[in-house]
Amino acid sequence: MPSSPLRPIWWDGDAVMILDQRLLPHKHKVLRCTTVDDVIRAIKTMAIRGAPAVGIAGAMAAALGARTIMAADVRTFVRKFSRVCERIRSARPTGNNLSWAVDAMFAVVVENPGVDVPRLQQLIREKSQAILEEDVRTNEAIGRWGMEVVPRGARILTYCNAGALATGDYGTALGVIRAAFAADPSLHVTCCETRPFLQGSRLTAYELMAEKIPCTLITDNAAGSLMQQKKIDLVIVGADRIAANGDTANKIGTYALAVLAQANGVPFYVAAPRSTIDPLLPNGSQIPIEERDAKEVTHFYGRLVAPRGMAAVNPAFDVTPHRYITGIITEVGIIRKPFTRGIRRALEAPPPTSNPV
Ligand SMILES: CSC[C@@H](O)[C@@H](O)C(=O)COP(=O)(O)O
Repeated sequence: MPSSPLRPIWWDGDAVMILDQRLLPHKHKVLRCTTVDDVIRAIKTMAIRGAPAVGIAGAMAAALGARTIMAADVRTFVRKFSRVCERIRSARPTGNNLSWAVDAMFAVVVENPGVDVPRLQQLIREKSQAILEEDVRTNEAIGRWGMEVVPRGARILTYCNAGALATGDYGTALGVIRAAFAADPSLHVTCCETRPFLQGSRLTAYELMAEKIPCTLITDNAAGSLMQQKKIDLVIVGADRIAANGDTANKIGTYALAVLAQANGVPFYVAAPRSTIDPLLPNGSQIPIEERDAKEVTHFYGRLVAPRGMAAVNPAFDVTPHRYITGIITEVGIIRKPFTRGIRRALEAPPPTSNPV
């Protein structure tokens, strides 16, 4: 399994190690988390971010919590573990992967009746590592499938950060770009800075430069003009939650990009693992949208830039209606329209082998 210097999270003994993404690219600091609350804080403050990485962090937090539960019997352990899981689930609301991972962690106790508490704690810990490793294999499969939508010499636009840092490693949208670049070094990536948290200029630009992938940074406002000038061949973004009809929540600003892409005849792809799909939501209208601190808008690196007392709203995500999406690149293939049927089939498909056919 690849292990890039930019992997965001790993176990070190009984501690969860988290690369603090708030400080990147200029400072590498690793947080040593030994309690559930340490990890929840890292998720809420976006020391770790990106839907799949948040899911992995949630799984590891569950394992940390399980280890410290004091319980005389399995029943008590399960009751306490359930409470730990619910606390972790609510750390960030929009990404589906966190709920998916917490469910997978709780399933360990459901699927192992008659097993004593120490063994359950061990199985829970092993499950968290398995979720991390599976995520990397999943992203590599997304990369292999995604290569087929990237023409030779493509000029790709991406948004926010859907790279190694946003996942266990390798990335989803950036996984496709990594795979395509390995086959065709002539491609070029434009990344948008992604106001207000700057995941594009701080993280995506950093990952692309580390991989020596030709890239250029633009302000978010410049994307439409580049498309209008025929300087972009396709857009690839990640996702936080995909409804059963293909409506996709992703970083605020994604919707605007998708509309611009359609207006300019540019294909618009979403790259995401199946754990991002929420089949219980018929469409995107009920996807919970995280509202973050207004200070992220009024301040820049802690310095007030708007007039003092200025009101601001800061929705962290938006929902792109499925009609603007050309295809959804998953680990089991590319889902095309009609998405409802394709998504159902993808969810039923067996996990990928290492060489998709
Ligand atoms: C593979 S990451 C997919 C998404 O989580 C990503 O595009 C995104 O919107 C991240 O938002 P963030 O607020 O940085 O967690």
